[in-house]
Amino acid sequence: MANHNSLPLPLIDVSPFNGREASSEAQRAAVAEELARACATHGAFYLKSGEIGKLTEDARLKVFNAAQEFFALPDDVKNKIPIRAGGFTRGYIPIGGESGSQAVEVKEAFSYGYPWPSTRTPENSLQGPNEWPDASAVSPHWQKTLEEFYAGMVQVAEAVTRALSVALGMDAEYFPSFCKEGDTISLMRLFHYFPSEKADGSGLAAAGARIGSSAHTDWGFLTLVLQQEGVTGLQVADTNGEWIDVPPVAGTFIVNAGDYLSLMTRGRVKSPLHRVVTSDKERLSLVFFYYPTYEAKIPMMEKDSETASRISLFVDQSKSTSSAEQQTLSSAETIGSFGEYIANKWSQVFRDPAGYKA
Ligand SMILES: O=C(O)CCC(=O)C(=O)O
Ligand SMILES: [Fe+2]
Repeated sequence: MANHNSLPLPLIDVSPFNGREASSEAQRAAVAEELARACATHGAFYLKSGEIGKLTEDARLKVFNAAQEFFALPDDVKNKIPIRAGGFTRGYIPIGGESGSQAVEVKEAFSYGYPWPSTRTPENSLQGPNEWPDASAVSPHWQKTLEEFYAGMVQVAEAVTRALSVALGMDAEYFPSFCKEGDTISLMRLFHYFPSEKADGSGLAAAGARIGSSAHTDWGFLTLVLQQEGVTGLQVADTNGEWIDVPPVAGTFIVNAGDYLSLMTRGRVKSPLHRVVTSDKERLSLVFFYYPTYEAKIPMMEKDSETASRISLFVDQSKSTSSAEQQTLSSAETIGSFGEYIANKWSQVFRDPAGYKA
């Protein structure tokens, strides 16, 4: 077995929580214990998911190729499907089109989600049809590859929510019961970070103000990141506030918790501060934001004096620092449904119309 002692984050295999696999109580309990520790310390971990969602190495490679194919399309094809302002984010985001801060993030992205039929009326502001590029511009199975990837990632995320429920002392179906229709509002985002060299020529920002993704915490529930092999860029703030590289490891995802999960668990799960730095290599990443059902109101967990002090959400996203600011729990008590909370967050994203060439 490979020695993973040198990994910056723990490696957790959630396959015992795949509904179809026979696994013992003892196996599940051991996984839950590791997960509870990872949630409390880093709020992030490497995830091994085995056969869940049929996300084999071959399937992953196909998705990276599909992402590469999309980003290589001419600008006019990509700019035909610009992401719209507001909470519903589907389509293309050019360089400078979106930022978590005033810094220019040297990346482009494509965002899609659940295959919502155009004939069905959305039930909330986060549901609706995807915006795909012209079918004639991409290879025949391009869209299907991405749709299968989405469905597979939903299954992996479901296994994580089962494991997480047990890790927090609940029944395995506790979190899944709040996530039944979460797949209809979850988001997949394909990112293409430009190498520093290209960024230098962009004239978009001074060198010091450029970053792949500004320091931030994710707002939602669970984020699963698949990084392109051989390219490091993602960094997580360690418990002492130092940035640590989280390099890609074959056959794994990075999972990090979001603010909502941290709030609802009163900090038993940490929402880690992270960022993406650019290098001389270009980088692709596939980032899945898994959300609970729009209407879900997950009750806040009981107070636990030991863990309550650990809550640390990064409030001011415009400061590129690794020190998190405290968010008071009283603000969390007023959170309505998950959907209202997250739609409000998305609607505040800084979108620079000048980033759009269309
Ligand atoms: O590209 C990555 O590795 C992570 C991006 C990220 O943190 C985000 O989009 O929230
Ligand atoms: Fe993030």
